[in-house]
Amino acid sequence: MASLPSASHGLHSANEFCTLTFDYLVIGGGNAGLPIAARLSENPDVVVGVLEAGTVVEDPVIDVPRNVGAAIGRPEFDYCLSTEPQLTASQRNIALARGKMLGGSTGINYTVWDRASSAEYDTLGRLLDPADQHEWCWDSLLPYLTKVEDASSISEAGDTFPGFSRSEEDVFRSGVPFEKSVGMKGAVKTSYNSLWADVTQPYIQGWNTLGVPTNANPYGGNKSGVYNLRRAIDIEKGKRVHASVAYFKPASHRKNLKVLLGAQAARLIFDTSASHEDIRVTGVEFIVDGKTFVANARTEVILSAGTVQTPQILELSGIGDAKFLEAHNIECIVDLPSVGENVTEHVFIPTQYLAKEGTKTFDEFRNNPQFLAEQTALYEATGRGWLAAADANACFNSIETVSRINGNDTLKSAISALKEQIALETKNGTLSRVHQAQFDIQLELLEKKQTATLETFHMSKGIVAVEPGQSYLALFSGIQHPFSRGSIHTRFTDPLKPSIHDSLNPPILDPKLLSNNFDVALLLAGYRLMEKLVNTEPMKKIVQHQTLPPIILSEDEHVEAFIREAAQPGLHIMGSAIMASRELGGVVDARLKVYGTRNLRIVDASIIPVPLACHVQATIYAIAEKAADMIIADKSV
Ligand SMILES: Cc1cc2nc3c(=O)[nH]c(=O)nc-3n(C[C@H](O)[C@H](O)[C@H](O)COP(=O)(O)OP(=O)(O)OC[C@H]3O[C@@H](n4cnc5c(N)ncnc54)[C@H](O)[C@@H]3O)c2cc1C
Repeated sequence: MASLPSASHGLHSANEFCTLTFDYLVIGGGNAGLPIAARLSENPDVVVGVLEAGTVVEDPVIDVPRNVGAAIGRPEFDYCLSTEPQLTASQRNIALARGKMLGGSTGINYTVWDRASSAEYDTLGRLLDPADQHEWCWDSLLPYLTKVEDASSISEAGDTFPGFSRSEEDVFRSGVPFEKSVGMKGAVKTSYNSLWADVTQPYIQGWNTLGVPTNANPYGGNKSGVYNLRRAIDIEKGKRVHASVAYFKPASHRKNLKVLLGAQAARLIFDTSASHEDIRVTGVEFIVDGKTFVANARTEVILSAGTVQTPQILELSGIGDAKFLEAHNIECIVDLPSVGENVTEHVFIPTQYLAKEGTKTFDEFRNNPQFLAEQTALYEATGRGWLAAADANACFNSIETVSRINGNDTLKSAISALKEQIALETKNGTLSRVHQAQFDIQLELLEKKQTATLETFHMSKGIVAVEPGQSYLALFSGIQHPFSRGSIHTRFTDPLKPSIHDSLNPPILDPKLLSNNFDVALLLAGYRLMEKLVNTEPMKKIVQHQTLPPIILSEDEHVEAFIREAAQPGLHIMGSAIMASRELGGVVDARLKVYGTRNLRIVDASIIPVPLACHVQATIYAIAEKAADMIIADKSV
């Protein structure tokens, strides 16, 4: 059950919080906010405050690895957001989970611990002015990607597949060597599974059969291939490691770190009297139990409320598109037309198969009460067993590999059509400069042999319409560099009368999933790729027949209809306040400062300028660690 530690552990009442003047005030105690607060408060001479809308959660639903996914849709853990009707996804209002707790979405995510490829990190700075681009690249981020993690539970470099052996020729190693690419002393304990469902081995061997090699170190800069991924699990305790466990708990005794829970940050307060052309933030207005309070910040405010809520706070504060703000009677403090725009989301298409009799999957928990009882007892006694395990195999493929396996050129034709569409829209003036620049980068990545752009992972359990006593497996294929662009903007109770209580409304979430036809073409190729995988000899040994979609779809137009009906967000939503030059439409600069402000930074997934092919939590932790160093360095200048 949810519980609150005592005030002596860094947690405070609203009244007490407001008597303090903070050097740094962080909004949002999630994936980015907590690492920043923890790093800044290492200096006992500064006072750091965190405003977090959620609470501290200690609950088996969150902590037990087997329960990943179980918190989704439960309002005590999840904001339970929903998109606007997605016009190009069968008009559906699609659920979009976001963690509401100290730890943010790291508390409810699937714990997969992953990185993008070096070529992608090298594009992070590309939308900035040339002089600033070096700040954000693989070389500058790798020290932080390794700093955040503790992979010391891995027994040896090659031991990524406990429980079965593979032939050496199926394995490749490239990029930065293992020992230089993996961190052993960071805050987030990560580990490999020690138990595997019967799906893992055929899945990996199936890919090998299709000519996709096993990648022995996907963390070294080249993530193509099939592999096991680490997860943010403390293998000694058998528990999830989220941002609160990794960063807040070890720092909670510090007298200079104050966290206020249940506090909904509503808007920023500015010093409008100063003559400096860039505006200064002096505090944050927030709501607790319906009452309004103000917290004061002396040096900086760091906005880490996540991709969904960060643009809402900016807009309610008067930072955003002047026309949008004017239309809602909000005084425009800084005109930044891109606030809430450029939103991207990975999109996955699921399939499901009945497993052959005797295939052991996680459905055993559903089908076998004795197994459940034994495993529960084992877990309670030791933190080990099947409750401490979950799937973590993924395969990332480039366009070239997908085309080779599918044995056709449909993706090459789709790329040509995409290029023509971009050229036409550029000529007509209907494509913004920032989208042109983003698309240039994405096209470059698509055509790079080593850059994976389609992820296919499995779940060793049924996901829909499961029959008692039966075991299933599911496959998901997902686009990693979507060309669709959406938006997130504030929803007003009365559109002409803004109120700080509008911060309690979920924003208007319109990621415009599948609005670009190329995304659909790639998902279609992903669907065909899953068909090829299930038809390999290793997979045929465990697959009885397909149950989702319920019939074999041989016509592409039927697959496309299924995609629009069944595609799901990857829950890696990014980019609502991108890092780019102001001229191009950026919201933050290379030091993550909001343009037009002197002391407001954004540090969370909203700043990511071009979608990355990865599960994003590790990258966000790394961005936060890097941002903390920047904040400290800028203070001492
Ligand atoms: C169900 C799910 C599964 C996922 N699986 C994986 C996975 O396996 N691996 C992986 O790498 N990534 C995964 N992700 C993605 C990843 O966890 C998130 O993208 C990432 O944690 C970043 O989220 P965020 O930037 O939205 O910030 P968050 O971590 O969500 O932090 C935002 C924080 O701000 C708080 N907040 C928001 N608004 C306010 C406000 N107005 N005032 C005060 N506080 C506020 C929130 O309560 C939250 O604590 C998953 C995400 C979800 C939701």
